[in-house]
Amino acid sequence: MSETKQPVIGIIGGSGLYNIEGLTDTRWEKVETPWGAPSDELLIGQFHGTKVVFLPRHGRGHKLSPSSLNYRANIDALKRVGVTDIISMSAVGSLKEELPPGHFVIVDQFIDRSFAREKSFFGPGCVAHVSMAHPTCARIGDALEDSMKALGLNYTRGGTYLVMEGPQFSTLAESNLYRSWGCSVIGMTNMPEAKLAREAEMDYATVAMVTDYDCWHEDHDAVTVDQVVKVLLGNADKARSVVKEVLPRLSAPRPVCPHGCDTALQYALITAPEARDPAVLEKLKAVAGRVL
Ligand SMILES: CSC[C@H]1O[C@H](OP(=O)(O)O)[C@H](O)[C@@H]1O
Ligand SMILES: Nc1ncnc2[nH]cnc12
Repeated sequence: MSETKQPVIGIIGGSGLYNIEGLTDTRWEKVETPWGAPSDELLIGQFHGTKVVFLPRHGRGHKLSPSSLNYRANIDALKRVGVTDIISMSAVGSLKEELPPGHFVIVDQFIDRSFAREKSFFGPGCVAHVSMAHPTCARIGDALEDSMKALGLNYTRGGTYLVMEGPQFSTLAESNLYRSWGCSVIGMTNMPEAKLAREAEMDYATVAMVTDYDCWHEDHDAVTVDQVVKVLLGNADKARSVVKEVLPRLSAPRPVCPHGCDTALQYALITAPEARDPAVLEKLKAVAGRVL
């Protein structure tokens, strides 16, 4: 019989989503990591017998900017409390006419243009290279798609999320460049989050919630926070509905990911065992303990 895994679902809430509803036995728990402090305490609860963990990406009250997030601490903390599957909920700008504000995109690819962030758990003392060819999990994507269909939401399955450093929004030339690359949406946070989730052998999927047309659309003003927040309020309600719909669809024991999300480190470590730095290995225990 093939091996199965009891999922623990992690939800990373982006701008406008600082809490979720519908969980029982909830508590906010402070989790310490060797990488520093995560964005906030984790909200840990149950959904009909399945453990669910919520982390507000920017902290409650939105205190942290995309460049000052401790992405490694966030992913390590989720792994530490047992999370196997991550749903990232993110506000984004649209780079395509057919993706208007209010539309949801189940992202399947990323282009990472961020540059001022720690992007790996590995480095001097223990080097690893994981595959990022397929950065998102199709199984979670299927569950998200079924949920959005059931709710009658306007959504698109598949699309490329361009990750910019920010915190300023794009120039018109940048926005047009990303459009010429065929990107669907733009945001500031999903990298290195998705890379780190892969290194920590967690399945990752993104719901990108469109709030604006960035600055390229001739019939729309260039994006402002004010405008983003207005659309966000409606998106956040829909996001909570998606969460309620998707949890039962992801709760049953599931097979180990056939595409390798759960085993990304199997052949990724290149530093010879005798050359690995014990202090580095100690830090890697939670995220990479399976292969160390
Ligand atoms: C408030 S607009 C810009 C902000 O919103 C997005 O964050 P998140 O992905 O956490 O929803 C975007 O990436 C920026 O960080
Ligand atoms: N236009 C935009 N650019 C970057 N991040 C965003 N988040 C929401 N809208 C955005």
